[in-house]
Amino acid sequence: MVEIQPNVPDDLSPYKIQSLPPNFYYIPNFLTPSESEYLLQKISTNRWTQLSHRRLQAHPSTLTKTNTLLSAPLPTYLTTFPPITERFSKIRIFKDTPHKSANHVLINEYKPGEGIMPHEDGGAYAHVVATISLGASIVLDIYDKRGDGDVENENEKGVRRRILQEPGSLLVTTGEAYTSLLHGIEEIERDEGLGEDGVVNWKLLGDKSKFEGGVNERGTRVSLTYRDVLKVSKVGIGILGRR
Ligand SMILES: O=C(O)CCC(=O)C(=O)O
Ligand SMILES: [Fe+2]
Repeated sequence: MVEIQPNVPDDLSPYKIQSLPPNFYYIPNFLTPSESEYLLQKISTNRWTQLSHRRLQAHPSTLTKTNTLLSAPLPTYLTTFPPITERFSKIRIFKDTPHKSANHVLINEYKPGEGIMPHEDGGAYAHVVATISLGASIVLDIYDKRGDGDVENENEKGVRRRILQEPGSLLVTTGEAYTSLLHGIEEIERDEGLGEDGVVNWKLLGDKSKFEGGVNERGTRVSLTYRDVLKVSKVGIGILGRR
């Protein structure tokens, strides 16, 4: 059997999502199916924090009230096996952030019908987010940020654009895409109307044939969002180390 190779490009420019003005990149098959399986299995053995519409893990830990990360290494399955840090270095996505690499990973799990309200990721992080999707495909909605930023009100959310994320894919959000847009996931059991017109990264998908009839039946989707937290306290290691 031919071993499937991951897709780790030298140059990100062919993966830029063209029909979105600011900077998003979508890379299908960034992880192979067996790497994805392995990661899902490792993640499944950790403790989750149950939220009302999804569940969550924060690695190496949750940020403090002042948005500070207590310095600690990330678990190796999130960095070296599979070699995710090395692949991020190759595509150079964190080259301009303060710590030159990701130091924090949030893992979200969404079952069919679950999602996340439109929001922005805010000031705790450098303006680069690398999102690995696992398990199942899902649509991420992107909205323009409007005047008062009242995202509770549907009408204030502005124009919606849709990014379809396949398992094993990487979505990179940088610069203006990070600062001027909101993102969210609808709490529905099926994404519909998928196609060239409705999905901004349609041309970049790894396997369009999965979305026959423009439909994606949601399954359990896990996302890993890698970020560089700006404020890091070395104290964390000291206290834990002395225990
Ligand atoms: O699951 C996703 O792709 C989005 C997660 C997210 O927006 C967040 O954790 O801030
Ligand atoms: Fe977010």
